[in-house]
Amino acid sequence: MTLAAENVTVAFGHGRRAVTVLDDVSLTVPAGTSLGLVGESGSGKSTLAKAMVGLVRPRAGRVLLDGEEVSGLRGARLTAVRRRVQMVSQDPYSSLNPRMTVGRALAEALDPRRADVRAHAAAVARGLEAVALDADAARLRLYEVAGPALRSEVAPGDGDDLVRQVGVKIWADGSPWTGNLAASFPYLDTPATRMLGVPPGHRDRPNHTDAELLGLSLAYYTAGWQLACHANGDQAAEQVLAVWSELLARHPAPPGPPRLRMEHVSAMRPGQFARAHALGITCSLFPDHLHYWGEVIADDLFGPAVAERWAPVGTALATGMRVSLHNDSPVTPSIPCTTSASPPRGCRARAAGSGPASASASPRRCVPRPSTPPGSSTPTTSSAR
Ligand SMILES: Nc1ncnc2c1ncn2[C@@H]1O[C@H](COP(=O)(O)OP(=O)(O)OP(=O)(O)O)[C@@H](O)[C@H]1O
Repeated sequence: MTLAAENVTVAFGHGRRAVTVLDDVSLTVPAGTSLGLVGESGSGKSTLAKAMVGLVRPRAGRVLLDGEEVSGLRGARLTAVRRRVQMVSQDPYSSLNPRMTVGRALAEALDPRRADVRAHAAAVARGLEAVALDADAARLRLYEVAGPALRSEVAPGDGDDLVRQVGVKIWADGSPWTGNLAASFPYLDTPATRMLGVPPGHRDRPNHTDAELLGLSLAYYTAGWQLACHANGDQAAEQVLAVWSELLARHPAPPGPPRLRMEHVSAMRPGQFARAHALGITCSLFPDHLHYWGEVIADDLFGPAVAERWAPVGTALATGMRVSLHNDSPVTPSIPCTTSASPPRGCRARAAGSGPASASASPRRCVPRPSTPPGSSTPTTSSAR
């Protein structure tokens, strides 16, 4: 496949305000070759690439694919060309859809119309191996693939009274709904887990090795950021507790507000909450998980014994820890847990034996009503995202 630009001219704007960005540019990229284009910032490199993939229409000149003019094509013929010629933007964060998993992004490259991860599993695994990544990386969402070298332009605390950047979020595991819960207990074998593609008896493992998680945590914690770590399953929680214990041994927490928070902790065990509290780690729970999907957790994914202990706010509070409750708007309504004037809605629904998840209600998860004696912990609300 040979791609060529022939006397391409691109201008933006009209009349006296028109600016010619490319003026009579020609180049050819023969099959199997790479071409480097060097020029100062703003000289038109990206504009030429956009013209060659049909995102910008040249005022003059032609773009040729295997000798056939493709500039000016529309409809099905343009779609056919787009399946053969694509552009990778220089900013990886705008090149990749952050909501896709790594596997889906690669499957989309193989088949842009139908990014079917399972159909392309072998090719996706080969692609990952080619860049020294484990095939398991396919199940991660792109925002979960962070490294210690990732740098932010902003300093901790930058912002204004409305929005301030204070923390960095790390994902130790994923979601129960996608087979990514890193837990000591297995998924059930049900129509739902089969539909998810989760094999019988599946137990997922944390996203990072201990060393990777420590490297990530050290990089941002020592730069002054708060850290929030998503840990849904008890195995993920175990890893975070061990790694952050090491982090705090190396860098004891200075006086002031806590800077380490574990998020979700849906299947965290009582002893783990106690260890978190002893380390000064706070927890943010998502009671609406249970309120909306308690039956799915009990019947479809993990069984009633796990559901009975899911999102154990009461267990967390019993350690003396100050917890926060969050929602995942817009997945659930943006005011999930109301205020200290009444117990969180999800918790109250479970306590009262009402609501869709009432079958798995447990008083142990319930938050004390505001009438509890002074000095006992009350929850605060926050948004985790
Ligand atoms: N849609 C647009 N409307 C008006 N001007 C534009 C548009 N897109 C690009 N330009 C201008 O065209 C010029 C070339 O931009 P382009 O992004 O192609 O440069 P570049 O060589 O890729 O730069 P860099 O190396 O910084 O990425 C710049 O002056 C830019 O401001």
